[in-house]
Amino acid sequence: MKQAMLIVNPSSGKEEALDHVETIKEILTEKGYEVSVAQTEKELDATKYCQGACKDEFDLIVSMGGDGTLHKTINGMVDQTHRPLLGIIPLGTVNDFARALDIPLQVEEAVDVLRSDQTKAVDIGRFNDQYFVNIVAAGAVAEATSEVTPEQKTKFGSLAYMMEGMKTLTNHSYPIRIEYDDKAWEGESFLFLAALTNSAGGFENLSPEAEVNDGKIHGYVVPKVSMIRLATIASAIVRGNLKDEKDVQYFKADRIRLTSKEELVTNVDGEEGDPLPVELSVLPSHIQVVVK
Ligand SMILES: Nc1ncnc2c1ncn2[C@@H]1O[C@H](COP(=O)(O)OP(=O)(O)OP(=O)(O)O)[C@@H](O)[C@H]1O
Repeated sequence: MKQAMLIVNPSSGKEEALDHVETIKEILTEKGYEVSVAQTEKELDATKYCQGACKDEFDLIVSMGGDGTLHKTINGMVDQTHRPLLGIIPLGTVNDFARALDIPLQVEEAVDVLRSDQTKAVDIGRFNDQYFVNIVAAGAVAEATSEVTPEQKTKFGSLAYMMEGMKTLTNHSYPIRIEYDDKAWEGESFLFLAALTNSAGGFENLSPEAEVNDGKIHGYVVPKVSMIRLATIASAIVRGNLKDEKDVQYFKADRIRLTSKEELVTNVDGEEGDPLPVELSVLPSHIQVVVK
């Protein structure tokens, strides 16, 4: 019999994950799965449960939570030899990865997707010795977005990231060296983003050129510019044409190395990551996700 594990974070978003467990069990039982349920209590539980399910050669893992739960689940799967199929029920406040994969944000509809036999291979990013699925940001804005509280997220959603990010952007630049494949950019920058998908912080147009399985990391450097230019660039982020702004440096790469003379933090899929220096690379089409 096929084996499925539901990794359930009861605290994500509006705290409704447990309400959907029975329906999902029924759907998967009909599809011939034996279903086990693993409820998370703390930060690394999702990683631990997922590692166990990979070692026991489960066929399907369903992440029921927000991007944090998904990020931790995927981190338990990426370096395993047996990687089960991944189902995603977006129950967080932002749910960037679900947005990027066109998985409905309406929970009942997302649950219904589990009936589908369609799957899509997606790229996974390596960030030093951990992994990411959406985006890495470097510099002061990364610090600011890590400081967005769960209360702000619940109240303002993606706007909370925008508000914190913009507050910081307007008065903070930093020296950075970005080596990508055999090229390099060096200078004062307001913001550096490395995207694997189109959506980050709930902005589905942030990096529209990034396809989930194009095997590339999409880099955007916003250099230090005047406040007026910065306002135009900020509106280009919302409109979805950041890469066309004349001061913005855009590139596609297999590998990126970031260094700085200053102490700089990073933000990885919405959570604080290692400070620079960091190395990024991509594992092309590494995980199969159930899609509609
Ligand atoms: N039972 C639990 N009670 C409280 N916190 C938990 C529990 N289980 C896991 N966590 C914490 O919840 C965090 C992940 O939350 P998650 O990102 O899924 O939801 P969210 O913050 O509401 O969503 P989003 O990231 O989309 O805004 C994990 O980092 C983990 O530390």
